[in-house]
Amino acid sequence: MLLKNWLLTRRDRLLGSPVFHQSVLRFPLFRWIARRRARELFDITAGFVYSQVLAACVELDLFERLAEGPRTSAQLAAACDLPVDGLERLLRAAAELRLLQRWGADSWRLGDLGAASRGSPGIAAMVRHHHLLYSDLAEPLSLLRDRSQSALSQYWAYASRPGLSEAENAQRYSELMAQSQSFVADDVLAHCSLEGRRELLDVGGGSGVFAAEALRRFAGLRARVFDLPDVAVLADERFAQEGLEERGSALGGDMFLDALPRGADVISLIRILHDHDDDRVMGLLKAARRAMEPDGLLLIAEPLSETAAAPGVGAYFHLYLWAMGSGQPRSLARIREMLEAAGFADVRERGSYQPLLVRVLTARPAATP
Ligand SMILES: C[S@@+](CC[C@H](N)C(=O)[O-])C[C@H]1O[C@@H](n2cnc3c(N)ncnc32)[C@H](O)[C@@H]1O
Repeated sequence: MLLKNWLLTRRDRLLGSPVFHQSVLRFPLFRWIARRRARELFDITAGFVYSQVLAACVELDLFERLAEGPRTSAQLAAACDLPVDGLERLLRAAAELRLLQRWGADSWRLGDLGAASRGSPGIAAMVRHHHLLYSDLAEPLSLLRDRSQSALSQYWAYASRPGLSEAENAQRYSELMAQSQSFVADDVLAHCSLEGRRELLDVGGGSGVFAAEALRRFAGLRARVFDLPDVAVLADERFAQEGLEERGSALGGDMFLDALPRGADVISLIRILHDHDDDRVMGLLKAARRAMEPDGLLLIAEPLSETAAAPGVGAYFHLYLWAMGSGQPRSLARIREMLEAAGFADVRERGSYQPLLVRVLTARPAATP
């Protein structure tokens, strides 16, 4: 530790020295490293601007407008009700970020990132939702001092105060989650097969996208969604619409106050734990352990912090969840520690296709809880 501290202190002094920076640029290898580091620092500095370029493109529906083919600046300006010179500034910025691409002298088409964003409708929904986070982050120190009035916490208030939940709020926010839930469901089930399992209990399962996908893939499975009453209604509606009501049902309740129903041999917590503080998470894990059959499997999927699989994701969720008013992203080591304290063993990281969205973890009940 002492040696490491000495080395890191030397490194920090060198990196902080303008003379050092000037001299390394003379050597090709060091120049490459220095340029890469400068680039990374620039991206962090400019990140807020990049986000707003994307937000403006989404607000103007530019990716949808260009999906049919190239359009001129004047056509786009008329369609977006913006002056040509103002819109052109956005188009050029978006082209620098590969969201758009210049086409000929005066036309524009989708860039590869703009085209890819159309394949993930959850992105546009999250970008629209982000204006709340950005307004909170306009004054980061104020937010860190006092988050009680943050725009995001007002938005999510109903989720932490189930007594105040409104059907309209439930629907609005469940739609937002459902946008990305099908990608998550696919990823989770590709990394953790439920073959041979009897019954899934999806705690905080929202409008039932994950449970419905599991039912479609595993014909012998039954599934129950446990969520706030207004949300559980939406899951029941989905099962009925998709002809899955024979095997799928939903139960309204409060996962922090009510006992979880017994009988399932898989209990899933998909994007749940990181929304809540440690005491609630410990209570929920213990409740899952009590409800779990001896041959059961606990399935967790959520974004992890401190993971080489997705550097930077933890930074995003630390700030987002702080502004939201509860929760934090956790490292694999921390989740393992909490699972073991709640009576689980054999904690495994199963990976995922999209570590930016989730990592898939499983655990089994310990022999003696
Ligand atoms: C972040 S969303 C995750 C939804 C879904 N699992 C997914 O991955 O899209 C959190 C879910 O937990 C539910 N929830 C929040 N507080 C709850 C509570 N006290 N009891 C039951 N469900 C709750 C919300 O209604 C919501 O569906």
